[in-house]
Amino acid sequence: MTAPDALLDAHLVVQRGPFRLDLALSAAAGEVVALLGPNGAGKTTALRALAGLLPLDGGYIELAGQRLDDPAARRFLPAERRATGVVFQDYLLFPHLSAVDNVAFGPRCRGARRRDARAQATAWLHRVGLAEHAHRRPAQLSGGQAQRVALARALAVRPELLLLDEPLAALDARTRLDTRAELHRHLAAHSGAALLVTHDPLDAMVLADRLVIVEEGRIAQQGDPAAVAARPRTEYVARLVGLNLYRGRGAGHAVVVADGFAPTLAEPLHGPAFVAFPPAAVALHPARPDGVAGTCWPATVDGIERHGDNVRVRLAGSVAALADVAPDVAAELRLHPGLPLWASVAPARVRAYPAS
Ligand SMILES: Nc1ncnc2c1ncn2[C@@H]1O[C@H](COP(=O)(O)OP(=O)(O)OP(=O)(O)O)[C@@H](O)[C@H]1O
Repeated sequence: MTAPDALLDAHLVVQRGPFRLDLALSAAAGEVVALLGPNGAGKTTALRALAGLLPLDGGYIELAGQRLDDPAARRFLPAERRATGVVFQDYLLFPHLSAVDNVAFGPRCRGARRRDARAQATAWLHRVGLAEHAHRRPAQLSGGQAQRVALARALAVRPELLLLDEPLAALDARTRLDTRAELHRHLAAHSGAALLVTHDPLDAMVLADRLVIVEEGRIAQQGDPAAVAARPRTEYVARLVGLNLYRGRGAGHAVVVADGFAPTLAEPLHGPAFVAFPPAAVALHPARPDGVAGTCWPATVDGIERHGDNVRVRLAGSVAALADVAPDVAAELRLHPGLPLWASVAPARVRAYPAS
């Protein structure tokens, strides 16, 4: 569905061997949309199609009222004629050019005179806090600085659509933290739309107004970060936001997930439903506990690892789950792979919502 005020309105259809991307995407002016998905989901393919580096096989791309790609109408505008700016994962700066010449490249390509292009580039470098490094070449810049040059280069063409491909992936943890905060500031100041491709849920949650989760070339789920985190609809999203997720069937005031596991609900629910709860809501017991009918199930320990101050236990069985328990509880239960035990979940921590 396209919002009436969409700056970007696209339906991307790209066939790459057996892989097919089929994605309807829109973005409003000032909106930051994150494309999030597992390896091979089609995120980079989507970004390359929008940038004009890969022609569509079907569908269309319209940006600010201009058709950029429309195979049915035999229309394809090449990358340099699109109002898009791209920050690539490894920045792709020209190694033989200084930072200022890298940034001036875009305006130059779009017809600006040399002096004007340099003046614009200098202003952009100033905005990203790199004025004093304007004459350095990429090899003389740190990762974080190179990232800022790449961002300045993308913004210098005043794009209607800013495309960012894993813009923080190449940075170490500390630089990433600072650069994320800075990127957030620049995205907020950007008047056009922005599309961010990322694997990292934190980058997506912090930087984006809306998440579009792509799996196997299609949209699996979308919404604002809080809504997606609260109600995951796929296994991938559930793992991303750290929840156990199951499909069940609402039967009034209970949702049946598996034989014997049917948490009760305050609000009635009917038909296909999702059930989600955090690993910290799961308790482990050496024997079947009393008084937890419907919210306990037999399981086998499948794996154990440290998780912050707790121990994360992977449980196999009819209700596969992750459980986080305190180290003293783990020791008391003598947890080890293969150990049979019982798991239960606190009913108040269970969320259930319609699956259709
Ligand atoms: N040049 C190519 N030729 C044929 N198929 C390709 C090509 N590049 C990518 N693919 C296929 O297209 C699909 C989507 O790849 P894409 O790189 O868009 O995924 P992605 O979501 O960006 O993954 P990642 O997170 O690993 O970068 C994959 O199945 C991939 O094998």
